[in-house]
Amino acid sequence: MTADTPPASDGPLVRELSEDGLLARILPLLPRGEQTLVPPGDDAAVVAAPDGRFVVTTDVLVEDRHFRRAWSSGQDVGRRAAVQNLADVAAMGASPTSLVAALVIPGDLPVSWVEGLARGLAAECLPLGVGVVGGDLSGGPAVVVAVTAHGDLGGRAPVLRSGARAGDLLAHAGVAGRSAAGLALLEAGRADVDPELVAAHLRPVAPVAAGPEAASAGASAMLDVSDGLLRDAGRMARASGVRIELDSAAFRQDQERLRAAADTLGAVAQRWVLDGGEDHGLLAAFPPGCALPDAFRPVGRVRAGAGVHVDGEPAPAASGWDHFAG
Ligand SMILES: Nc1ncnc2c1ncn2[C@@H]1O[C@H](COP(=O)(O)OP(=O)(O)OP(=O)(O)O)[C@@H](O)[C@H]1O
Ligand SMILES: Cc1ncc(C[n+]2csc(CCOP(=O)(O)O)c2C)c(N)n1
Ligand SMILES: [Mg+2]
Ligand SMILES: [Mg+2]
Ligand SMILES: [Mg+2]
Repeated sequence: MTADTPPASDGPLVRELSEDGLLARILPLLPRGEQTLVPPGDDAAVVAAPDGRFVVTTDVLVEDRHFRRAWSSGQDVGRRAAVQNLADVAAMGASPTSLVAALVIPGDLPVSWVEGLARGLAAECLPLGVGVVGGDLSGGPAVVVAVTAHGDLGGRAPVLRSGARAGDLLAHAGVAGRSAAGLALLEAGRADVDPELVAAHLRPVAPVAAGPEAASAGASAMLDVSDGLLRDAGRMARASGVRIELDSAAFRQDQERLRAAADTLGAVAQRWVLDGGEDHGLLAAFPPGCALPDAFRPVGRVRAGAGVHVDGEPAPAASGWDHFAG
């Protein structure tokens, strides 16, 4: 795949530059952002918060846990680090305004890989007017990318996980199962079978604009799907004190898209859809009478009770990703 560790002749290694030298390579690659009042270079950045509140969230990517350098280029990792944070801001119903990115990098990493990472952050942020306004640099034994993102609610109330109510419609925006399928292909050494699914794993596309649209449409609850549809739906059910009923037929097209990869690997496409994480789609509840924004399609219902049911049957409790539980 896209192993982009270039030969040494492609440029210096990180250990051959000073911190200031590395920053001088990265900072010009980063977008300033429309809300930025004081850009990187001081002790902290200053970002406008037009309605006096802001949303803040953080997520980390760890080499060999979230990505492999053999599979992901620096640019891929930068894009994923941005997207997983932008999706968390969107899941509150907010529009992202700025990121800061803290990097742990081994000294034998080519500088060009770090420049790729900065370009990846920029590729996701620039189109949204989001600035990358600071960060931190440290050496260490493996690459770690910790991004913190800020967002603006535009005067609307935040959309929490706890607001779903019996009678609400459940809807999803974005794709389901593609990242897990792409990862399985990479792990099996069969990226050739479906490069588009592999790309969906390496560079997930989150429906960031759909978050504020859902808030404007009156969504009662929302989260982004990072650890698997069932696991994350379970979080919404628990926080809201409701039962979530998913209709598997609503995901038939997502499942069909994975069929060839599943057949090749002897895997079950529906498990990728229900348990796979890292697609960063948005799962939201809408009270009766709300007009669904275009990005969303109905996938189930909110009922009185507890837990998650799929097609009327209770879903297994321990599906999806957990960093510590087996
Ligand atoms: N070390 C921590 N200190 C304080 N709060 C934390 C810490 N780790 C996580 N949290 C909080 O716990 C909640 C759940 O965290 P989590 O990382 O699972 O977020 P998520 O959006 O549900 O999932 P993901 O990280 O998979 O995108 C978030 O509100 C997060 O801010
Ligand atoms: C090399 C490699 N192995 C496994 C995975 C799968 N994976 C890792 S973390 C995670 C959940 C989201 O993480 P978080 O909760 O930290 O946001 C998933 C599905 C991967 N991406 N790369
Ligand atoms: Mg997190
Ligand atoms: Mg999230
Ligand atoms: Mg998680």
